[in-house]
Amino acid sequence: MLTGKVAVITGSGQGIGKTCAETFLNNGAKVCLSDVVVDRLQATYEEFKLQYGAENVHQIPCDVTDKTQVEDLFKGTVDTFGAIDIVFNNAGVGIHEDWESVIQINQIGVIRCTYLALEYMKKSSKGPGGIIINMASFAGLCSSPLDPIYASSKFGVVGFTLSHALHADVVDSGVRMVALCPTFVDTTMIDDDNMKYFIEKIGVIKKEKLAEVVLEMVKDETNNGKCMVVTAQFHYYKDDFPKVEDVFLSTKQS
Ligand SMILES: NC(=O)C1=CN([C@@H]2O[C@H](COP(=O)(O)OP(=O)(O)OC[C@H]3O[C@@H](n4cnc5c(N)ncnc54)[C@H](O)[C@@H]3O)[C@@H](O)[C@H]2O)C=CC1
Ligand SMILES: CCCCCC(=O)CC\C=C/C=C/C=C/[C@@H](O)[C@@H](O)CCCC(=O)O
Repeated sequence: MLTGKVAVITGSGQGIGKTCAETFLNNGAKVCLSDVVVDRLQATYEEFKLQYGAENVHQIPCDVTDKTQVEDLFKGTVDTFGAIDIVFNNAGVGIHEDWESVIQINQIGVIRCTYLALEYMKKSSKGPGGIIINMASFAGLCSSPLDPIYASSKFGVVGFTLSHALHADVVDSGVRMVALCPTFVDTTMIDDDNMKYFIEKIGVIKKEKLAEVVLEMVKDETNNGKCMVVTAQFHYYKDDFPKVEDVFLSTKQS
């Protein structure tokens, strides 16, 4: 159970973010919903307020590319619920004609939200500690012909999260940093003819199943710096990334 915990989820007006919000609420957390599309956010807020009670759900519109709005999101959540224990940096876009905005939203947005959330969560600032989950994708781990900019933004999220987890600002902060890399999930993001070939080969993850994995990540207190891969059949922490120690210079001659 997540009783007493407070979660913020970016891009939670629909899709994976909305389903994860519902799973957190079902497990006793209080949730601050957030999205750049205000009417979508409002509709989800009204739905959850009826179901879970106004004392458990809050909404703050936020475009993750706007520093002031992100600051207002985290400050507003603390003002409402008293603290932040869980941040799911989920907001993102798929294939998009404006490639620079894909990097701005998917990669820079995640970095910005992580830095600002940490200020409210780290124990040295009297925060409770907790977990920041950064949404990447399986397309952030493999070479994929789907869309090089999308893939690049997601590789960036994996690299940032796994590296930041080891940074001095994080290791003693009480906050875990974890990356999430699902294959295709049943949202409107995958309504694209170019993806059909891959979807037939790889399958599709149900949002509810992915949300259960996210819940498992929140409950695991030993996962700082890990990268969760989720497929239609299984999920696991990927542990075969090269480590810097692998290339430490040895005194032995080869
Ligand atoms: N659906 C899939 O197959 C997969 C999705 N992902 C990632 O999961 C995340 C969620 O995607 P879905 O739920 O599938 O898509 P979705 O399109 O249903 O939901 C994304 C949400 O993010 C919001 N958003 C977009 N730009 C934003 C911004 N600048 N600021 C705040 N919110 C913004 C949208 O309004 C939307 O409500 C994305 O980061 C996506 O890249 C990762 C792997 C697979
Ligand atoms: C571009 C927008 C995509 C949005 C949704 C995702 O993030 C889903 C990405 C998931 C998986 C991508 C996998 C790509 C794999 C291919 O490069 C290839 O490795 C698969 C080969 C399959 C085969 O031929 O057997």
